[in-house]
Amino acid sequence: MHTPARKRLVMIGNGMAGIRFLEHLLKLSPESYEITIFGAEPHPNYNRIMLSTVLAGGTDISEIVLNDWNWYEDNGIKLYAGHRVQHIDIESRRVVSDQGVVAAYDVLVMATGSSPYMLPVPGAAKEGVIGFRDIKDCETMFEVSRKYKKAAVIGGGLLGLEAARGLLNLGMDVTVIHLHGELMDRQLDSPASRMLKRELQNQGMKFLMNKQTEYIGGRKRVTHITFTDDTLLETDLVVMAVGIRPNMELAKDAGIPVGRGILVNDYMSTQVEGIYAVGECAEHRGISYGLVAPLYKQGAVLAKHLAGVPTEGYHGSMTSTKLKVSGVNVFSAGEFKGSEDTRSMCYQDEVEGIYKKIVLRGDKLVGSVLFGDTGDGPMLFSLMKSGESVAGREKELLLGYAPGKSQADPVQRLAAMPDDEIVCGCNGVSKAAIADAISNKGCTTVGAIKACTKATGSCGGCKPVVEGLLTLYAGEEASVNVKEGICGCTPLGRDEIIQSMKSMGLKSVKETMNVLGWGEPEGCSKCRPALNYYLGMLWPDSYEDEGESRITNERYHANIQKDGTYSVVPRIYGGVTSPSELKKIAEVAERYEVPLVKFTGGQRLDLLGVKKEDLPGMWEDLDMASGYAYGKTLRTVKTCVGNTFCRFGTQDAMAMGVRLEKAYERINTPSKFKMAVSGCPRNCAEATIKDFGVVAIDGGWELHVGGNGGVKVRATDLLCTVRTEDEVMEWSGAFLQYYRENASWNERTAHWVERVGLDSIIEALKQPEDRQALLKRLEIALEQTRDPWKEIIHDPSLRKNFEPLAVSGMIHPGE
Ligand SMILES: Cc1cc2nc3c(=O)[nH]c(=O)nc-3n(C[C@H](O)[C@H](O)[C@H](O)COP(=O)(O)OP(=O)(O)OC[C@H]3O[C@@H](n4cnc5c(N)ncnc54)[C@H](O)[C@@H]3O)c2cc1C
Ligand SMILES: NC(=O)c1ccc[n+]([C@@H]2O[C@H](COP(=O)([O-])OP(=O)(O)OC[C@H]3O[C@@H](n4cnc5c(N)ncnc54)[C@H](O)[C@@H]3O)[C@@H](O)[C@H]2O)c1
Ligand code: SF4
Ligand code: FES
Repeated sequence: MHTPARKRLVMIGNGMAGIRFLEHLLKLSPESYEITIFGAEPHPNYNRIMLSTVLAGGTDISEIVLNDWNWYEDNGIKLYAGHRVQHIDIESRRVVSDQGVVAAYDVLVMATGSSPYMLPVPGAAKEGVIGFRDIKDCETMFEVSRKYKKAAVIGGGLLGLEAARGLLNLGMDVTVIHLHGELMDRQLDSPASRMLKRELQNQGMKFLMNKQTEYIGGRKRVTHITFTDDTLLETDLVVMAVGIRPNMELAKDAGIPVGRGILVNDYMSTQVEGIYAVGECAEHRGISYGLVAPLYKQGAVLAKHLAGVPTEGYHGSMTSTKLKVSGVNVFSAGEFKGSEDTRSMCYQDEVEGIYKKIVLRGDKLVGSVLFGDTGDGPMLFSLMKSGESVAGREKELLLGYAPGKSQADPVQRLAAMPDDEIVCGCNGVSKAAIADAISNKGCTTVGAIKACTKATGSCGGCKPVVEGLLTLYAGEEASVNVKEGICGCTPLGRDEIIQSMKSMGLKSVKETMNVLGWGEPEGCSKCRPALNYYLGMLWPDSYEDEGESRITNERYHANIQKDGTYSVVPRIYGGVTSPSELKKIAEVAERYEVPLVKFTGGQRLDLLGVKKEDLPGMWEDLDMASGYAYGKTLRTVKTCVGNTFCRFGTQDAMAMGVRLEKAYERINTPSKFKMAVSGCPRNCAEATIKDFGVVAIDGGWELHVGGNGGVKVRATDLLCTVRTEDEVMEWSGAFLQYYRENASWNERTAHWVERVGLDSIIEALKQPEDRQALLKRLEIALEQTRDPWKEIIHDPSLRKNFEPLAVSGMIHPGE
């Protein structure tokens, strides 16, 4: 029930600005509010900025999550992911989601961000015409690039060029269509824009300048674009990147005053009492910002205001931008174009590809554009913000600190940088704060500095400067030799940690963190589950698994869905079932009013939409083993019918699959592990895209490893060929244990096999005695496994965790 002492805070929007605001609030006043969030996207908060890097192949979607599901739970936040708020009733102080959830609030925070502006030209609704804003757009581009060749990006701004670079990396033929004669006309002057275009053309990007889109052609799907000058471009994909519009309709419909965005004062308060707005959706003093640095400042101010901490309020921000296209360094800030009352100085070297411009008003620096060498960007930007006089230093500012020193000596430049200069614009981190993290807090890697200060955690544009500061303060040796740790809490890598666990006999997550000097005493969502896994792998017969170090799905032994319900997948060995088993599943599905029953890709039955509190009852009624559809363990062994029924079959694929699944179910693995068995080389069970695939041949079996059918499809490598089913068991078990002992936590076999090389794996497994030793260790680990569903059913204290959470302020229709 709602405690009267705690106010109910409802936030609409689960994005970067909103969650940063909450992080501040939770630090300042963790007990004051009961927090509920509605997020239209079915994801926890992720780094939207990094979508450009994901698209360009520089990182993975799973790597850009900023606050994972556990973060919400650990902070007692009720998150409705996949819920779009449709209505705000400012009289009764309630919001209603598109799925009918009603939440009452005392304080409402609008953090709804923006949407891409889609040009209102005929054909814009056709298939293949998208914006670039979220994970879904990224996934669409991945998918399209697999089927089609030609892409057009409309808009030659920051977003358009980053999208175009990503699509080039995906192998597409990319044309950028721009309305004006100069790219990034909102950020660059003519010379910088020209140099940028030349560089991008060298990278393979094509351009159509001074083109106005008139019509997007094609029947159902886009096939071409026509322009107002009667020219035409054939294309299979159109990405619109012509600016953004704040999401403010919801506020407007509720009667909250809006302009270009939701109108707010210096405390981020709208004109309706108790309702605030933060981030791109807000309009402050006539400006809606589209970069995170100002939005994070707004969040900090709002948090202070709501925590009752004195604040001077938010007074607006000067912004700087940096294009995130590898090999192209572009920086721009302030009044870079200049005007009648400004003077400018330029340095242009088209041979080396360097252009620098500073703009002065009186004795103050008011703008700058840098191309090629952007190392001085943060320093120039901080001078602009401070508004101090730069009289007599103009040439030095243009050409770099310490005249006479080589331009290419970045460490010298960093040494001369003032202490209060902001290095990480996104997170407002100064040179002094980074120096302190390195010199006094023991940070010896960029990851550790990120964990300590948040610098480099958003766009990553400041990483070169942070690396330079690391060299400056920790020494050439240190910064060159130190490897990245498993996460920002430690500079230690996986192998060093495991080595220390072994040599020092470390037996718990807490002890490991204490002894190895973790930066964050509680660890984070990356290191805690990793340590938990490594300890379990090393000490299988004595280590007590730490449930709280596991991710939500593994804590509840069910897969959480986007609406907060769970899915139940009972174990069906080898995908082979019986009428009585099917009847039982059907009865349970009816009894618990399961909204959806579906076959999974791994030939199992998935009961979707189950309430958390119904899970133990369902497991009890099913009386089947957990199918572990949620865990880092053996998921499923998919089989074809094999020679039992199929006329092509050479071996009994079903029996082989059932034997494998019964042998290895429940074993913890670094990442999920999928298997399949096909009864002949026709390979109907798709064994060659599994972690371990078994394909029957005449007189034996081929054993394949390291396959993956996900975003990056990878076909398996052939490990070996064997004759008997017993040999299949011997090799599969040895491979499984070798993977358990040698891969990093969360590393799929596809990545691991590529990283360590198939030859090294064959070398480790080829001697029978080595395989036997591995099998013995696997056996010990397997002996400790227990079915989690059964454990929970029979233990009232565990069962208690599944009782419904009383969330005050949450009123479901009909209640
Ligand atoms: C590809 C890309 C690259 C970028 N690169 C940079 C960069 O390098 N540097 C930089 O500073 N900025 C960059 N940005 C901009 C930056 O990501 C945004 O400024 C920032 O994410 C805005 O934060 P926000 O919380 O206001 O909005 P968002 O992060 O968009 O979050 C708003 C959330 O609210 C949800 N929502 C909206 N309406 C509702 C509703 N009615 N109910 C429930 N939920 C709702 C949305 O689905 C969304 O998840 C980039 C943006 C993109 C798309
Ligand atoms: N590196 C970064 O900082 C970064 C990266 C990506 C996105 N973002 C942010 O995301 C938001 C969206 O970026 P954006 O690039 O879409 O916005 P933008 O407004 O910066 O650029 C849009 C560009 O499209 C052009 N344009 C407008 N109408 C056109 C038309 N009909 N045909 C062709 N071109 C047309 C404009 O001239 C402009 O250059 C911005 O707030 C931006 O700051 C920032
Ligand atoms: S893989 Fe071979 S044995 Fe199995 S179903 Fe296909 S054709 Fe039949
Ligand atoms: S400047 Fe963007 S993360 Fe530091």
